[in-house]
Amino acid sequence: MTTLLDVRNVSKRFTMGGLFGRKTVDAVVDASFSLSAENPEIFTIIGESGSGKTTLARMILGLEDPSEGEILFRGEKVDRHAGRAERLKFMSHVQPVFQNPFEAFNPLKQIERYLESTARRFLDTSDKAVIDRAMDEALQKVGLSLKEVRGRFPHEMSGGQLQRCAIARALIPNPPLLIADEPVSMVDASLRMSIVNLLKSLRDDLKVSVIYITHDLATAYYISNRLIIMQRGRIVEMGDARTVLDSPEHAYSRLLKASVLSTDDAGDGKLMTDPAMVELAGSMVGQDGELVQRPDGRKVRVYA
Ligand SMILES: Nc1ncnc2c1ncn2[C@@H]1O[C@H](COP(=O)(O)OP(=O)(O)OP(=O)(O)O)[C@@H](O)[C@H]1O
Repeated sequence: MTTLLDVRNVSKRFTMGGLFGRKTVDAVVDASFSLSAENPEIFTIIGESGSGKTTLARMILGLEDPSEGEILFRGEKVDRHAGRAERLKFMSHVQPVFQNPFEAFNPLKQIERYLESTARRFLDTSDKAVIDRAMDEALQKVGLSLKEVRGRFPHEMSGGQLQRCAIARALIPNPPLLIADEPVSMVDASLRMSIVNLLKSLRDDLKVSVIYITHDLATAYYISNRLIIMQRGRIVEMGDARTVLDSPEHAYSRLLKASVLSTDDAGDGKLMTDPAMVELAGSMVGQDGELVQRPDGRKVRVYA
């Protein structure tokens, strides 16, 4: 197997405050996983708010240095301090898609200006015909066209369409890997599935791997090949998405699943979870334990 991305024992500790009252947060603790270059997949990172998903993504994108461990992309260390040319080359391979498409675009700028500057930068050309072709090709990949987008401002599009434009922008350099951080959470519920299906078709038709970050178990179940579940910085379970979500083993994974299911029953919209389950999952926070491989290939964190 040729490895596309190799995350090796990566941790991130943030230190805040001055000399007195110094506080540290272990945002990510000893995370390891790898993606194959030959088998594009949707690899999902699931966890509640503050579990370390975005920090892990930012380290993969080279926007944040790990405190420990290293991240290799096609065998080369991801380095935030690399020179401009090297950084540009890396970014042409690994592209982000952010949560809020309305924040990603300046409301006063036509959408095509963004696509244009990305094309100019990555294709290293100012030939208008080449740039137009690259923009149109990328837009076609997300079900739009340059003709539809030309001259339009962000507010003239729906959140779903704008997120498509953001994905098109990310596709301009033909990256083998997209990092999509909660790409549907700000999109209207009725349009969410079309974006989720788009990610699926990028994998199946264009062979793009996607790291999909979410706290939504339903879409994770629907599109992921593999997933990791994170609790306060630690991976507590990792494996085939359906195996893990059909029968989660770690107490926290079970709690996540129960929380989702119980919203259907609760009627008043409150999460109804077993207090004993909440206590058990909570008691594991901050404990190291060990990720142990099970016969079915999944890894589950166990505690002494
Ligand atoms: N720059 C920073 N400085 C200090 N602490 C940080 C910083 N970035 C993240 N953290 C802390 O690290 C922990 C993990 O945050 P992170 O944003 O990675 O979680 P998340 O799972 O992505 O959450 P969300 O779903 O809310 O985006 C949190 O406790 C957060 O407060």
